Amino acid sequence: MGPPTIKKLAMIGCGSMGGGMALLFAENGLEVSLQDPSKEAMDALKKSAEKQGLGEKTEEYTDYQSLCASLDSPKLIVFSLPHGDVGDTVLGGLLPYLEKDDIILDCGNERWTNTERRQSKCVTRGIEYIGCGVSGGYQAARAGPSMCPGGSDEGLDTVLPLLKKVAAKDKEGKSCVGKVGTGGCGHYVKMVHNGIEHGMMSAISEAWKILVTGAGLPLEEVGDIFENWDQSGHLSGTFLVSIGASISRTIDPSTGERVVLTVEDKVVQDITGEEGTGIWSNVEAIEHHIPAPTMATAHFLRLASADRQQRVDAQKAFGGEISQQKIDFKSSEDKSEFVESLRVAVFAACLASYIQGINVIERADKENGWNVDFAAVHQIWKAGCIIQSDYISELLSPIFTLSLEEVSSTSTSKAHTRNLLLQPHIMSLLREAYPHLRRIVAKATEKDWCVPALSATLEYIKYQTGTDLPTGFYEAELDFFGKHMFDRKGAEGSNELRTGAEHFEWKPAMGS
Ligand SMILES: NC(=O)C1=CN([C@@H]2O[C@H](COP(=O)(O)OP(=O)(O)OC[C@H]3O[C@@H](n4cnc5c(N)ncnc54)[C@H](OP(=O)(O)O)[C@@H]3O)[C@@H](O)[C@H]2O)C=CC1
Ligand SMILES: O=C(CO)[C@H](O)[C@H](O)COP(=O)(O)O
Repeated sequence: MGPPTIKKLAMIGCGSMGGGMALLFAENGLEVSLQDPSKEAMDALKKSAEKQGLGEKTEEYTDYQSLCASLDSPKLIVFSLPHGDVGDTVLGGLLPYLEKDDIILDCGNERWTNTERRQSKCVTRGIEYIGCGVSGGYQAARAGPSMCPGGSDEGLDTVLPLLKKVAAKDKEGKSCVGKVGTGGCGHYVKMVHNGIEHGMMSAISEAWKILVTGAGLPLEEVGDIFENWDQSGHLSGTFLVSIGASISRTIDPSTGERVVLTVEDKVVQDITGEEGTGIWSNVEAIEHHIPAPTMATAHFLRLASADRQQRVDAQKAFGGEISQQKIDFKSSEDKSEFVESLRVAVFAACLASYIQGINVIERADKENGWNVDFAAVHQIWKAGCIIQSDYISELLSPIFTLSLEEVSSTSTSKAHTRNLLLQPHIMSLLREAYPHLRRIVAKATEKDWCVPALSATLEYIKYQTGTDLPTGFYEAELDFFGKHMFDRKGAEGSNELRTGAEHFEWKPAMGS
């Protein structure tokens, strides 16, 4: 007997994402029971459902007992809730009405450790708890998002036919969903997706600012540049670039203003706690000893940006603003070459964000034993999600879809790894991009433009491929004051990740 067919489900949390997904499920023939304490969210959803002819397929329930009673067995209950305690409270309220084989599909950006804690709680009752990261924003929630589920095989087998039906489709019509692996890895991979997203978004925003304010190009022209970047070459099919073109061009019909020029320069959601994925993905990178400077620097820019008043006060204390100077072009060729370098530099930062994020997933997978299916992740990131990039997806294809044995036969190190830093076809692109990135960072530095993700990527490439780093002197200082040991240059085993074999008595310890 195959997995049961799901004909009804409940959506708990009917805001931007949950509301859109509720309508998507209803449109796909399901009866959807709704619950959300926000009258505003519920009224808006009911109105949209009526307008779209889905009123009959959706019904609001205000208590868990009647909500659960409205479903068939096994019950499928979808969460689209803020992360943290809310999910625990809702799960606690539902548990008395849940039975063996019922499924919770948590589609929020939940922290993977919370997911695994809830999985342990549910498993004792035979209830499946699937952590399913969802990407693409509220438009995709309604039209078909990219979906990243992780959990037990039984639970995944039951929900997958439904998810395949509603998820985003790639150019070949294949659904952007798959069984990612066990435990909390669905939420983990989605969390890292957001870390990558932050690195990419920072680099793209830095480039946008240079074009608009630095070079003083009209927004219409910047929209055209972004559209060109999205159409072919290294940034082709990059969602964040394509929306950058629309954002540059959009005019508010009621005021005639370019909307983007009215937007204050602060990103607050890490600090207000609305979202946690940026914080967690960087913490994970550090805890797993993965250098992820493009992701991390993007995060620090967001953190610094959030408290605008502090920046205003710091500027006063600093003695005034650092005056960013105009970038002038000597000729139209000079301008075209600069814009081309900027395009390649942004690509390098996007690719570096992917490298860093994938390295975090690979390391965490090994440590947690989730058995992440990288081919599924590749498919999930193909369309519908925010980090979607056709060009990068092609580059990842052999690394994600081959077995580790096959990957090792193509990588320089012959190691069984998906570490993109060891893949010649990836690294040769970073090598080609390097002079462009250096040109942009040098120009931005000379003119005082703010390029944290781009410059962090430049340094990343330097230190990840360097074999004569300043850390020789660093290591000497450590040994001088702390007797932390070092390896002698060229000594046997000195390339190994191990505590150094030698100490030099730089200054003997003596009483005063
Ligand atoms: N927005 C986006 O682009 C994306 C968001 N996500 C994730 O999806 C989840 C939902 O996000 P989003 O839709 O944007 O957020 P919203 O705030 O729009 O929706 C969340 C809804 O959950 C409701 N809620 C709070 N507590 C409960 C409860 N106990 N029972 C039922 N409903 C409750 C909220 O009501 P109230 O307002 O009254 O608290 C709100 O209406 C989050 O985890 C988010 O990180 C994932 C991908 C994209
Ligand atoms: O998950 C998402 C996209 O993938 C959501 O849009 C999320 O709200 C983005 O927030 P943050 O930038 O803080 O991760």
